[in-house]
Amino acid sequence: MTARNISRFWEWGRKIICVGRNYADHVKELKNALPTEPILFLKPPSAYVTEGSPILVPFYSSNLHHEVELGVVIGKGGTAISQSNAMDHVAGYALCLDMTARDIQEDCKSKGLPWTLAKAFNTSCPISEFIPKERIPDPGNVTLWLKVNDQLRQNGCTAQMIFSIPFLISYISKIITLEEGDLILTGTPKGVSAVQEHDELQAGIEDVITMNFKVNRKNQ
Ligand SMILES: O=C([O-])CC(=O)C(=O)O
Ligand SMILES: [Mg+2]
Repeated sequence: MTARNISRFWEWGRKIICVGRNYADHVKELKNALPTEPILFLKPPSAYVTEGSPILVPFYSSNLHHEVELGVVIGKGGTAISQSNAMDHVAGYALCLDMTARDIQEDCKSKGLPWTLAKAFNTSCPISEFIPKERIPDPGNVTLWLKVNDQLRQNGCTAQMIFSIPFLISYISKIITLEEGDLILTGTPKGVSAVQEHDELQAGIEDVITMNFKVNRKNQ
């Protein structure tokens, strides 16, 4: 058997751990309270979709939102990783979308129910190709952007994160052991908005990477 290649980490069936409300401007636009600790939720590996395949609107939602996020790919697993060692556990990055059925999420929030239907459906995690660590020397200070049909909707810098990447790796690994191939979505800046069938999404990280996805409505 040949060694697995981290550049296809999404095929490994590992965890996708998402951080919510990590940018104050996005917390404000959705009228949420600023968190005092990271807010975590999960997506299953079946949520992954790569370029060339469409994002599918879940049949039960009529308000699917894009959230552009920096994804951190774990290269070396660990439990209770210290903040000072955290970056040694990173293999690289991926540009990610945390696709969110906002109508369902609002309903779940009002009923005190978990966000699974809003966040974890098939194709809820579009990702770019793997970005080796060296290509983003300072992940705490890069600009992420997203356009819908050529219109700029999101443009935010990771320097605005409330909880830094080393803090998140340390915090998460005390609760959930991190493994090689896991992905951490670090939260979205402001500008989230609805997408429709046939929309074309383009997103990028400065001059490092861009990615393109089409939206299709899922058949019932
Ligand atoms: O659904 C939300 O607004 C929480 C979230 O994922 C984020 O802030 O990135
Ligand atoms: Mg998000």
